[in-house]
Amino acid sequence: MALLEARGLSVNYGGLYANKDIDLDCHTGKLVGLIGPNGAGKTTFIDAITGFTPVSEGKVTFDGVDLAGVSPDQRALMGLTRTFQSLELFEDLSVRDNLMAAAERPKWHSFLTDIVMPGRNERQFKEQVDWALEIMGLQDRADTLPSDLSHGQRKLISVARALAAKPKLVLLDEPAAGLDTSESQLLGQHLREFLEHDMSLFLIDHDMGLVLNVCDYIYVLDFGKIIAHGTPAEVRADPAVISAYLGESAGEEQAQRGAEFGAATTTTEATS
Ligand SMILES: Nc1ncnc2c1ncn2[C@@H]1O[C@H](COP(=O)(O)OP(=O)(O)OP(=O)(O)O)[C@@H](O)[C@H]1O
Repeated sequence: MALLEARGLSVNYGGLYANKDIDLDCHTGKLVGLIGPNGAGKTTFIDAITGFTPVSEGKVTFDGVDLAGVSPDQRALMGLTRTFQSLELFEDLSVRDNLMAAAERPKWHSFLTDIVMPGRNERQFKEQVDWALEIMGLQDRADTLPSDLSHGQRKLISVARALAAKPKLVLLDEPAAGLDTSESQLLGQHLREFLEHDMSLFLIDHDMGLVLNVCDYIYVLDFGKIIAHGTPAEVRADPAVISAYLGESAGEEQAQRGAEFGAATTTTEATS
């Protein structure tokens, strides 16, 4: 059984199906991508999976649990979290404190451990935060204010903030928006490092060089429906994808960019 399973998932906004009959799996330790043109329904899918918008039809299970009626914060406690397109960093908090705020995952027994082991949580969170910053290569910026960082570094911090709590699955909504090619490549490398720590990632992004090269498995969405899925090589060669999304010339251009991006393609033969 996959960690996340969507079966026949539909989201209807006043008669418009933003998602229609979607079947999608995310397996533990894999990076799964979802691509599609503007308005295809990618963010709606993340909203539906994380409980930010109601599912009209279909079923979603996470770690074997049916998510019907489960609130977004309960899903986060189960280890299912997301990022948002906007950065939403706390500008008056240091980088470390931005991550500390997110790393705190309250548990029912935390009041007990706080009594018998005061400060335990803070130590634990600080370790997690330092771990996430180290993977992102930003440990030397821990005491910096977000306003003193470059746009690329701010994006890395916002992703690190979602990953610091070590959730089981993080859904990333366009983490590479506004990054240049080298920053995007760096982000991709860092994302794959997180997979080595019992985490799973789901990525939507318009940067095809990133998605085609770092994902193990990709789904393609068009007008709310999945029109193709497979390994990056399969998706890149799919005629329906080329005509609906990439376009003949874009396919060649992105494939070229993917080839330049290099080594990560060796990971792409695994299925999701
Ligand atoms: N809350 C909402 N109420 C009504 N319609 C919505 C809502 N959210 C999204 N939509 C519509 O659903 C469709 C899918 O939008 P969505 O934002 O999911 O697409 P997307 O693939 O993420 O687009 P982009 O790549 O531009 O971010 C669009 O037609 C959008 O206008």
